[in-house]
Amino acid sequence: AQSLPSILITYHSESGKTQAMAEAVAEGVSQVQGVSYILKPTSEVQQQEILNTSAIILGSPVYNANMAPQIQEFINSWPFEGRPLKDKIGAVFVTGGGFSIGEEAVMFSMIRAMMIHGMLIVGGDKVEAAFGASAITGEGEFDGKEVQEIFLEKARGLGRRIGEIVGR
Ligand SMILES: Cc1cc2nc3c(=O)[nH]c(=O)nc-3n(C[C@H](O)[C@H](O)[C@H](O)COP(=O)(O)O)c2cc1C
Repeated sequence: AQSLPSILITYHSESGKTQAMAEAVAEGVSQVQGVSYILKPTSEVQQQEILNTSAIILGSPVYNANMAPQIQEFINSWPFEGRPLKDKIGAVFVTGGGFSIGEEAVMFSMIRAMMIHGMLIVGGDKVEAAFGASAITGEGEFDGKEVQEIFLEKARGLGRRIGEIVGR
């Protein structure tokens, strides 16, 4: 419904891993009563959706220890004049191929950019998702598989927490 506070869950994904995390974030939000969400890739987001939302939960794959260029471009497109995003909630999720080869760096680069816009940053519900939700998708036992439940649960927890905060 239009009148409910809304959360924008948006992401870039080439091979579906970051999208799977985004869907789990949405599942978490949907566990909370009285909030709505929009789930879509950054390429489909309208400026009005950015202005109307109470929170942005932004997801990127790790590319050479940086966010995907599509995510950087998306952030660069946010309205800045008058700082209309100030005091909106910001949260992040990432997927990376391997352990400790860029995930946290990418989380913090997205968080830094959100802070330029004056957003209030919120992490996940467990210490294992302190900076947001992340998934390893290409190393060791995680290689060649769907995004594993341990990571999807971090994403659900992030969505649930943002939902609860926005609902207050
Ligand atoms: C060009 C490129 C660079 C990448 N660089 C890294 C990297 O530096 N560190 C890392 O952990 N994973 C890296 N990866 C792996 C992706 O982050 C990983 O496969 C991710 O889950 C893909 O997400 P997607 O399925 O949503 O596209 C890279 C992948 C590509 C295509």
